[in-house]
Amino acid sequence: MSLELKHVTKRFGGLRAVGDVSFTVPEKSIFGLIGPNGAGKTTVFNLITGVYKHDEGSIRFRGTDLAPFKPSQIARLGVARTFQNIRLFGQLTVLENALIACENRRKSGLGAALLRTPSFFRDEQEITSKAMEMLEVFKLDRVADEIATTLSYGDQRRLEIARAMMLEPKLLLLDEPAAGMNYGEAEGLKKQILWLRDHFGLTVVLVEHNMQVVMSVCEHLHVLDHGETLAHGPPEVVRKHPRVLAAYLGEDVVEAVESKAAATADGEARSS
Ligand SMILES: Nc1ncnc2c1ncn2[C@@H]1O[C@H](COP(=O)(O)OP(=O)(O)OP(=O)(O)O)[C@@H](O)[C@H]1O
Repeated sequence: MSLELKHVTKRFGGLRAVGDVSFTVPEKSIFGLIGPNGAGKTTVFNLITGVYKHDEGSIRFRGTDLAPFKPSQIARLGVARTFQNIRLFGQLTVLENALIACENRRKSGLGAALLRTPSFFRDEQEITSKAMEMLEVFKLDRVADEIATTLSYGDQRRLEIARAMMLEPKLLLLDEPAAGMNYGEAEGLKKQILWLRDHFGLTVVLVEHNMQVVMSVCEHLHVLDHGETLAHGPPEVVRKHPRVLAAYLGEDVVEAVESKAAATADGEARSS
């Protein structure tokens, strides 16, 4: 199992932002964490990555309890993430943004950098070619020398994923990667997520409001509402779950749809 949350609770003062949430994410799967605004999805990401500490329960990554670790240590264990609000270095180029992600992975030290030794240049070459390879995956290699903030919103989101991938994670947490993307961009993103999983044997947890993306790439879904678990299971089951429909569409809409469906069925039964 890649990730395991057991009875996780997080309170902010009187608000129970995450309440008794348990789920497991199998290795090399694509797992969707969904729910309406304020459901607690980003808080779960912040708990997994150590930004917040949970009040109750446990979070394990590949069997290791993450509670004692700081965010940087959790990243080094193999958990990378992107953020809901894009966090690129606005004054740096696309390539520099990708490179900066793995600055602490250089084998040669500061001395080598200052003296410009052969080992520094070897390192530099290796990391740059890895960054270019990752930019190619996201079709960003052609804009490698452009300032990151001049890219379209969709490209900036893809650059964030490329940057997270530079850490060579085992588990990738994507927070609303399709936000602001048009239909074509979201279709492209679906293929890229699947490719990353297959090519790198990656496990992906996706927080996403775009149901076109969620329903077609995720193998398992966990639905939160007001911090509580609402439903869990494969997309084809979860999408029909009455409590999920109610949370997304509102009780009134679901009741109206159900009574219309019942009336139609009744009418059909009478006429036959
Ligand atoms: N640092 C914090 N301090 C206080 N309350 C917080 C904090 N972070 C989140 N919350 C509250 O916790 C609840 C869950 O927020 P969270 O951002 O996890 O929801 P979400 O499901 O990611 O929502 P969205 O889809 O809108 O991003 C919300 O009521 C939010 O206001």
